[in-house]
Amino acid sequence: MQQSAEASRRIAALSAHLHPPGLQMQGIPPLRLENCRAKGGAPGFKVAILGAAGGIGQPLSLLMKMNPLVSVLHLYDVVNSPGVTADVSHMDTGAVVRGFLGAPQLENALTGMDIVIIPAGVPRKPGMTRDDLFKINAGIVRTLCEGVAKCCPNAIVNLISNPVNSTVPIAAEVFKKAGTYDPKRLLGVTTLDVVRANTFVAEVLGIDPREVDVPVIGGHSGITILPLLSQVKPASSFTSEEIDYLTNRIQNGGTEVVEAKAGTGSATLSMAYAAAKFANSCLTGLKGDAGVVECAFVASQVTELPFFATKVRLGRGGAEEIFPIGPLNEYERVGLEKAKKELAGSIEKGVSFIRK
Ligand SMILES: NC(=O)C1=CN([C@@H]2O[C@H](COP(=O)(O)OP(=O)(O)OC[C@H]3O[C@@H](n4cnc5c(N)ncnc54)[C@H](O)[C@@H]3O)[C@@H](O)[C@H]2O)C=CC1
Ligand SMILES: O=C([O-])CC(=O)C(=O)O
Repeated sequence: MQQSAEASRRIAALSAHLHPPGLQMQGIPPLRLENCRAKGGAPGFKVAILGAAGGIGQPLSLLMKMNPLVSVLHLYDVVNSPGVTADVSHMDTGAVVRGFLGAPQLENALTGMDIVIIPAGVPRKPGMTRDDLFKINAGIVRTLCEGVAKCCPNAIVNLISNPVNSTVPIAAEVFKKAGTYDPKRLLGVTTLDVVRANTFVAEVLGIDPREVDVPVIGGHSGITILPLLSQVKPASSFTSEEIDYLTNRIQNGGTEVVEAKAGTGSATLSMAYAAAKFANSCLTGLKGDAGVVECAFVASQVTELPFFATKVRLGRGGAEEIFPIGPLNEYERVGLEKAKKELAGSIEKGVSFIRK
């Protein structure tokens, strides 16, 4: 059958859009966005994932492509983003997917984004602490945040790369230097701690984890992860053995996965789930729905430390309200003092990485 001139023109044009420079595929003619009927004009938000080809990045790309609040999804990595982009872009959900590969394409990946999710960087192996990742990940986060400051200074940043207790202060310093810092828009992702806490508490109580809400405050590493079992909803009481077991398991949930994976990485699937849940709350807040509350590691005045994780209310401007810690029992008060001591050092390490 002969193609009409108009149909050929449309196909050639569409191909240039689907395969932007760097992502062209053999044998498929290029096609351009402006001539494509699928313009990505559906209402929704523009989201970029930096580190999209990684263990977290891939399932997170899948989950964000399924989110009806996302109209455009940019997938950036220094390796393998063309494959992940081609794969995810075939899903018949609304978001238009574009891939970006390597430093020269970072600015295009970031321009116009409403939310930037950053799971770029190396993961732990058994025997390592999250702080052992600082050497490599600090520089990665600095470079990516410089890109955010330049290309989408108003975007909400969801920072996943470890050590979160230091990478969030690094990002804040980068944004301050660039004159773009808005503390409400920089959020360290600690949702996985809450997800784990809900799961482990539900197991002990013998109820559905979806009915459980455990506030987890402090930071995202070892003893800085402080679950507030006295504030669990539905209101529950625990024996001292249960409190010890749950606190330890929640604080060491990451290490449990690192050891089980035996050198092949850390939590990726549960983390992608947690990151997608958190990003969805940020998107819901951006849309203007009031009352979306999540725990996150943010600039904060609830303690004497400059950053601290507590519940925050997400809105159009990011973390619009930061909730106080609330009443603690003696066990939690002792835990809080230990957490603050370690957090202070991690925060200072991040700050001085940029200021030095
Ligand atoms: N906040 C949290 O609760 C959690 C944080 N993490 C952290 O997330 C990070 C990523 O973990 P995985 O996905 O398992 O690691 P991974 O090694 O599987 O993936 C990381 C990806 O980042 C990419 N990457 C490296 N340098 C980059 C750069 N300059 N720009 C863009 N992309 C770059 C790599 O190419 C790779 O595709 C680690 O630092 C890990 O510790 C992991 C689990 C939970
Ligand atoms: O434990 C790790 O290295 C990864 C992580 O942050 C977590 O799973 O909570």
